[in-house]
Amino acid sequence: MTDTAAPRQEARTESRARPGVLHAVRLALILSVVLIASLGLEALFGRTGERIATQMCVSIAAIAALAIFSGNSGIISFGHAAFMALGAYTSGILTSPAGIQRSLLPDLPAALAGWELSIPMANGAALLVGLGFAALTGLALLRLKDASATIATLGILIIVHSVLIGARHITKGSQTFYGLPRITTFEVALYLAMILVALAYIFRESRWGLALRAVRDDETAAETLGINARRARIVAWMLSGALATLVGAYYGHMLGAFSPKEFYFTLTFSLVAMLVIGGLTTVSGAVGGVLVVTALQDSLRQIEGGFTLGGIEVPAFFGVTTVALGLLILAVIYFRPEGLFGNRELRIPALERGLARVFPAPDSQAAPPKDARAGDDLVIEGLTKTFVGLTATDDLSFVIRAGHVTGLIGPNGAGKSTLVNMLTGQYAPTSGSMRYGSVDLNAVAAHGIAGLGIARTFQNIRLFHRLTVRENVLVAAQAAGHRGAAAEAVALRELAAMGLSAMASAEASSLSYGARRKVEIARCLATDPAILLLDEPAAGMNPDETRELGAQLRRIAEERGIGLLLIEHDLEFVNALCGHIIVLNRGKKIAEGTPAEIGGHPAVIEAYMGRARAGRETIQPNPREIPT
Ligand SMILES: Nc1ncnc2c1ncn2[C@@H]1O[C@H](COP(=O)(O)OP(=O)(O)OP(=O)(O)O)[C@@H](O)[C@H]1O
Repeated sequence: MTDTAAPRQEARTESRARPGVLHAVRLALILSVVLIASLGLEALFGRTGERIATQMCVSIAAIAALAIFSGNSGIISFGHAAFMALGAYTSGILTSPAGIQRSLLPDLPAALAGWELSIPMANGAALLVGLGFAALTGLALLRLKDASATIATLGILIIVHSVLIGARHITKGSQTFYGLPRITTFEVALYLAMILVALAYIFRESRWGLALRAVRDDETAAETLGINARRARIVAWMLSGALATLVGAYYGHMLGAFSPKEFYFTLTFSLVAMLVIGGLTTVSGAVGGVLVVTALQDSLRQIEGGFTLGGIEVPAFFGVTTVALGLLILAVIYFRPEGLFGNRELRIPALERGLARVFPAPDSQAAPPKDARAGDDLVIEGLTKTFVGLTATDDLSFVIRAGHVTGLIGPNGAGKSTLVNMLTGQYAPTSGSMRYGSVDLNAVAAHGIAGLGIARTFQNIRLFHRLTVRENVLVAAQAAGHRGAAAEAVALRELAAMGLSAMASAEASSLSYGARRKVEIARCLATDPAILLLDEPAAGMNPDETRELGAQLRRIAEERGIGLLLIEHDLEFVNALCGHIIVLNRGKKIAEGTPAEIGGHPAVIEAYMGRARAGRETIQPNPREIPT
């Protein structure tokens, strides 16, 4: 293939509706499901149906709050029942009538007694309490990630439960707390569910949600785009915790009376079951999980106390609901790890095709061309990295020049990737300096490097595999400060630059190896880099793909003035693109110069071919033909 492939790809660019229109329609679909299920239950089963529907709507609201954190970060939280408890007790104390409060909590501290606030005021106060508690716990908790963060959320649940039992004069300990006005009717619960689902969806599709989903898929790659992973997690935790507290307040006003056990393992287990069964990663999955689990729980509760079928008495089997839920979770994890509703939001493809005709998204041609960017040289002096027992880079000094294509070659284990990992903050150098203009890179956090104009790809491709190709690039554009339609335009422009427009809606994990490498490059370009570090970009590509990549890289370097550092084992490819080549061997720089100088350099030949052939051979003297 030659560079004529790019226009062909353009011609096949898939038509999409404007993102705002698509999101509005998808959200409307999810809300319709909530509405139909709730109204249907209420209409079909009378008062029992109304009770179940109210409970279901509160569950949907709770799960939507939980999904804001767990769905986007991938960290399952066992702590959200604790937030709900906080909401129920706070609102309960602030709204309970003075008479009831005096007999229920005679020793209540004066500061908490006698408020008798209106429900909206009390629930608003609960929301603020939840926000404060989330901020407090988030700062400590979200240094952790994955399973350790999940365990820490379990700690929060246990601590809050113990405090609720211990603080008898405020909560009545393990005894029933009563007297809350039961204002959470079916209608109130339905509104609450709809609002929370909308918020969860809006957050998921916001730049915060997208950034957090990128962190979930690959934290290291996200940081190299300029995303502060910890901050993204804390924002989601605080919003999610505060909203769970609000839902807890309404839950309290649904129950009217409760004790700490209502907010402990049983509630936690059902919330997590709903999220895992429906699917952790989407709002549709969260809502679907509630519907499935509610249907299961309510059907099984009918038989839990025993029943008679055709004259045969079936004995009571207490706990059957929990056992069935446990089995369902195991089955889902085994057969469908992404949950019953998968990784995609609810959609109707035919409807979306129609919308694409009526509200077409601006195509990539409309995206503004990228101007050439003048960068600084990247100056490396005496850079050394030692691992125990091994010096990976040894006193390296050279300059990666702005606006030029520099090659970095060397046999396996020469220290090339280690160098890039130091430049982009993944490894701290043992000694030496790296300066970009006047900035000491050693003093910049990994997520701050991209903001300076330095981007990188990875030797082992690191895409956000559950995001679409478009989202992979969009998240980078947003991390670089572009917003809304401007970010979309940048993403489309970079997809077009790498010939990927036709694949914009595909999930990244479904692409071929070569296409994935190109998405990584497009993602880097969206951060508007001045220096781009490419770690074996052609590895795994066939000769046609390699030639096409070479043409694309040459065009990008020439048109945009980006300085490229090209690490490659394909020396023909390097010779064809690079005016200057640096050679490493066993962590040391052994040569640098033009391709012709490097090709005949004895130390280079020895490093590649062994001592015996040095002096008799040259390395790949003829540059590969790469179309311009
Ligand atoms: N995190 C690490 N811990 C320990 N050793 C490491 C680490 N990263 C790299 N090394 C070692 O440092 C040396 C240089 O590795 P590096 O990956 O930088 O080489 P490379 O030139 O990129 O090799 P290749 O071309 O095979 O990718 C190797 O011996 C490698 O095993």
